[in-house]
Amino acid sequence: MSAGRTVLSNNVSKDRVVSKFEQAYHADATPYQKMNFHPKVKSACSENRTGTVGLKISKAVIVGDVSVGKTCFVNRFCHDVFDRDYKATIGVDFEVEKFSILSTNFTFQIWDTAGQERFKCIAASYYRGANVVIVAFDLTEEDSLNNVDRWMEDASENASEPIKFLIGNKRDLLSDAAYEDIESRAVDAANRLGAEYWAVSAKTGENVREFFFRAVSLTFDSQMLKELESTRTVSSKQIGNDLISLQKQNTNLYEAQKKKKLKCCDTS
Ligand SMILES: Nc1nc2c(ncn2[C@@H]2O[C@H](COP(=O)(O)OP(=O)(O)OP(=O)(O)O)[C@@H](O)[C@H]2O)c(=O)[nH]1
Ligand SMILES: [Mg+2]
Repeated sequence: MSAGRTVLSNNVSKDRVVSKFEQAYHADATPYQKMNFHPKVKSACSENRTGTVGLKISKAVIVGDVSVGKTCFVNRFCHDVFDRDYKATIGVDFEVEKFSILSTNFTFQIWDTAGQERFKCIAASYYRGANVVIVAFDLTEEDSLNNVDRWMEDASENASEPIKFLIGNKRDLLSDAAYEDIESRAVDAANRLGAEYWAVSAKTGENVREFFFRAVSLTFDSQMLKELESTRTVSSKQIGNDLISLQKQNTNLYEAQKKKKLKCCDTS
């Protein structure tokens, strides 16, 4: 967490409070059509029934070619800084952001991986169990867009039904006309990958906060729903088991009564 942030009593920074569901950047480039938190999630949060719900943690990995701006993008969000000098990520870096979503504490881990081929093995060992996969490319480098399929395939392989994003970074370097040209290709790529597309700039901060709030809202909603559903299944299973044992008890009682009666008859 950056120094100087106002921290609330629940240990969450004031600018990490999520009360509205951030919308997609491009309506035609998202598989996630929900416009709001699920009613079940909302009511569980408002009635404070989330105490038993999981660890309330989400793991995100960001992957993509060398120098597309992954580290700058993460640093813009987590520390509100931008570094013009390129410093290659060695293996993997890690950030933790604490959110308060609908008044529920939620931890978002961000694993920033290296794009350099020689670190691929180390970086790939951190993909496992990711809830969110972010594939980044450089809007000014066509090759980096051509490689997004491979990155998505590798990163999603061992993830658990992740929420997928495609991020085009360095928007500040393009005129509107030049951007429009690449946008249609980016939208096609996002739809092909089943990912939601965002154009951002780590340098100016354009859409960075909006993106992270969107990502965290989607993963929170989907994880909470899954957990609420599994708690319900467990309790209905438990009720089922209780009923069976009650029936068994009744049968045993009936058998005992029968035996008792028989004994009575025998003695008479
Ligand atoms: N103009 C501009 N430059 C950017 C932006 N984001 C990153 N850069 C520059 O791009 C270069 C690479 O940025 P990094 O964030 O280190 O790239 P990376 O994807 O983490 O690279 P690896 O760690 O090697 O995979 C740096 O010189 C940054 O200053 C941006 O939004 N706009
Ligand atoms: Mg990096």
